[in-house]
Amino acid sequence: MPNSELIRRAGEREHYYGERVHLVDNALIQSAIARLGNGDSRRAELYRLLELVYHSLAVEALGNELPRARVEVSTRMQEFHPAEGVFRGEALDPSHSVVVVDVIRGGIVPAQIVFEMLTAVLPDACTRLDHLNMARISDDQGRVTGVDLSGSKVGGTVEGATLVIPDPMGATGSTVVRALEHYLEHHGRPAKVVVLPMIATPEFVRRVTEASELVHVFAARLDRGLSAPDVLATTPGERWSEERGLNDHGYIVPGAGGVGEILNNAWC
Ligand SMILES: O=P(O)(O)OC[C@H]1O[C@H](OP(=O)(O)OP(=O)(O)O)[C@H](O)[C@@H]1O
Ligand SMILES: O=c1cc[nH]c(=O)[nH]1
Repeated sequence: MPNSELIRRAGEREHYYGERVHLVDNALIQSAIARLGNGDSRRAELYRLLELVYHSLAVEALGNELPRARVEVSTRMQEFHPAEGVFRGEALDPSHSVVVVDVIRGGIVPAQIVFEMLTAVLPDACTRLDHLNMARISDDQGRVTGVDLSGSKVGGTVEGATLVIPDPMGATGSTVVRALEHYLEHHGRPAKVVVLPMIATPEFVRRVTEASELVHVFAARLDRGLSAPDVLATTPGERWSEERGLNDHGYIVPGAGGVGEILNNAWC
């Protein structure tokens, strides 16, 4: 039996992973991720595809998860209609702080895209970009054993803010969980944490949602390609403990390969 209700939302895939998980269901985004993961694409094309994916994911996730406020903003028409030429409606709360986390290195491009989007619509004082110098540590067999964070640059507290983590590959979840622990231990308690993987495994979804009730996940694609055929045929999360998206080296299958390595052409 699934351990949660069936979650059904417009524009999202149905699943049993719980209320704080969103699986974006959009054919254009799926085409972009499929191209991005295909070995024939040139690197210049990958950047454009990543931009496309993260613009869409951020619009969906942040438009839903960031606090709203009633705003009144003058338009050019106010000159002719002093009372009516003003936009009055709901928009993002311009007083709420949002901190975007750049998880070096796979997360560099996604974080910059999301940060620029937020700075376009929110006051400068409310947005910040932190850089977490994170690298997974592997053992002699190439198995992931931990994450190193030395040399990170965090610009202050995240108390009461929304923390946004646009790391593209949600594999084991070690990176995001370690990032979250780092903030909670040293930089305050955010109001909410919005995690934006381009591709996430069921193992990742479990690890990050269990790490904290503050976490909300918006994944552009769910990969569980190493699951048995009868498990693959079920709705995501229905047989969660039997779903497999990770190989023995902590890589996502089908996945997209080592995205950090490919984007930087640095094989380390
Ligand atoms: O969910 P996890 O298992 O923690 O893994 C995913 C991490 O790997 C990728 O990064 P990148 O290739 O830049 O870094 P790496 O050297 O740590 O693999 C990705 O962007 C994540 O940060
Ligand atoms: O499959 C994976 C796992 C970690 N990092 C990646 O880029 N890909």
